[in-house]
Amino acid sequence: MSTTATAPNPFKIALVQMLCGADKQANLDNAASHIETAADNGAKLVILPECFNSPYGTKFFPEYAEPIPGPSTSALAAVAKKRGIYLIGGSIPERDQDKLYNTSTVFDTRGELIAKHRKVHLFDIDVPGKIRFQESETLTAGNALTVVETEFCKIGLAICYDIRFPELALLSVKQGCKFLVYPGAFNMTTGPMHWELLARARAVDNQAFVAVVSPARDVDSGYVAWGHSTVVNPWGDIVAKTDHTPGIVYADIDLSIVDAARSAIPVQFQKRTDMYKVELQQ
Ligand SMILES: NC(=O)CCC(=O)C(=O)O
Repeated sequence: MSTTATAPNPFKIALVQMLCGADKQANLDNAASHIETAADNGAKLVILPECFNSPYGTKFFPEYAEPIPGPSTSALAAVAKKRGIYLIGGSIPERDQDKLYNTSTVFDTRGELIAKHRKVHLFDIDVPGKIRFQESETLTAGNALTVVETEFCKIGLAICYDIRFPELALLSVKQGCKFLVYPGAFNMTTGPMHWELLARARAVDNQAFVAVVSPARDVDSGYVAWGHSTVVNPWGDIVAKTDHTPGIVYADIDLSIVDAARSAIPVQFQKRTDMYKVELQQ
């Protein structure tokens, strides 16, 4: 569906910060119930966190992985259709032949799958004495930029660690995105340092709305998520935010703010492309 001049603006979004535990069916039921609540409260676009149907950990990915379409994404399609909303299904471990990916799916108001993003930058880090995590132990990286056409605007979709790569966001914005969405699961080391900083940085350097959506914190799990799901406007202001507990964060996305920021500080048109360039190699 292409963006039209009569698209509803502003539109309400909901970030579902839910607990993502070991019981896959309980995760699916919990997600559906939060999505229903968000729709009851007027959300037109609902976003789930990274790895919403499984614990986040490389040893869990092979066990929880599913093909797409599969049981988890069918459940998402059904609730999107039932409530007539757009749904960004956080991410799930996806199985495609002999490979596993960290994959986000997007459904439109009819429950049709309209986009799929496979995490492009795998979360491989080692902060001595704090956290070592190597997604590449079990996952394969995706190779595509994901721009989602909705009736509201184009949305640039990426997953968690992808937010650290400004080039990816820049390329989405070059393709017309006004809103950048990152289902993510930062941790207790990098979360306090960089979660909000990166969300605000991507918002300011692209003059776009940014939403970062985390699982709720479970201190008994092997990977403790930071939480703090947040929405930032194109000026870099935080317009909605929560703490680490389960809940839903709502925000109104007013696209005229994107246009105002871009017109007031026109960096998009002031790039020195004679000196430097960021280009998609596909
Ligand atoms: N799930 C992730 O990609 C985590 C990314 C993260 O914590 C970071 O610091 O980056």
